Amino acid sequence: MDSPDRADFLAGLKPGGKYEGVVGLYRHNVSTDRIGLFDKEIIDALAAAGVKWIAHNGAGYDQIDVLYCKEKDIWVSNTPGAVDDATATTGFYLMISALRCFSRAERTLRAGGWKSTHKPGEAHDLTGRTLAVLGLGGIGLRLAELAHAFPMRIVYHNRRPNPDAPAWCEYFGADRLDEMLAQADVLSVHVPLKDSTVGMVDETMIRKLKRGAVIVNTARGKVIDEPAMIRALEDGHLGAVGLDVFPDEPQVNPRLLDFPNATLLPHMGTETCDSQKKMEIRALSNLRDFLTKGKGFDIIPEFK
Ligand SMILES: O=CC(=O)O
Repeated sequence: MDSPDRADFLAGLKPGGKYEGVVGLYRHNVSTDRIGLFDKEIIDALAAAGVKWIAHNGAGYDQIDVLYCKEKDIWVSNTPGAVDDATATTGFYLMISALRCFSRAERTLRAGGWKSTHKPGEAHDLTGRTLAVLGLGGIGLRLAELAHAFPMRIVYHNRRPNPDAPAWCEYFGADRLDEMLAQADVLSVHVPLKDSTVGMVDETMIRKLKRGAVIVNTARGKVIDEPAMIRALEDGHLGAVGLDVFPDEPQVNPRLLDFPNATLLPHMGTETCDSQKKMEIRALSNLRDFLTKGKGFDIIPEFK
């Protein structure tokens, strides 16, 4: 955290450098601004310095080449669970705003107007509508619980059924994915970003949603084919979107800013003091357990 740039970080890992003797490290996504991604160059330097554990503070660890870490015998932990409430409520806010057209209404009010841009025919209650969760892990499940209270109908798609899913969450496997999409009023994206999920929500998937459906994304921007999503907003196939994440953060495609039916947030998913505290404690506990017991408990699935 005290390295101003990548060169300083790499120099610090060399023999006699300021990080000599480090065996485990705590990592936060904000370090990317100065040090860059944890790619092969960084991982080679960490391995040469003798680092054995990266305690990543975050649920998503797509900024770390974890398969290369595995090759180099550097373990990686993340902070599952700690982010669930804050990220699920972010998704919930985006879903309500999208369905009720609240973002457009607020922009009109701030511009000195009142209800001139509001079209009641385009605004919908949540009650009775179907929420499709793409990737029912901790965050998706928390969102499902919140939405179920309205009540919304909850359906989900995972590669395999989640054993923690309550009976009121209907599972749709790969063979029934199209069926699920056709029923969804809202598709909320919760899959991690990996090679296999880049562009997963593509033109074909978007077009299988019913006309007027809403997409919410609190996972990672690259999971959605952004040009395909924009085309669907342009021709009205999508009724609205609620986005907390973008493919090239902190850049936001200016085209998205033009849509009155897009609620946009600057990656606020875990931006609460409660969540940040839980995440820090969880990441540091993993590091402590590695140092005292040889292993942290939140080892990422790739290592299991
Ligand atoms: O985006 C936030 C996280 O991955 O924890």
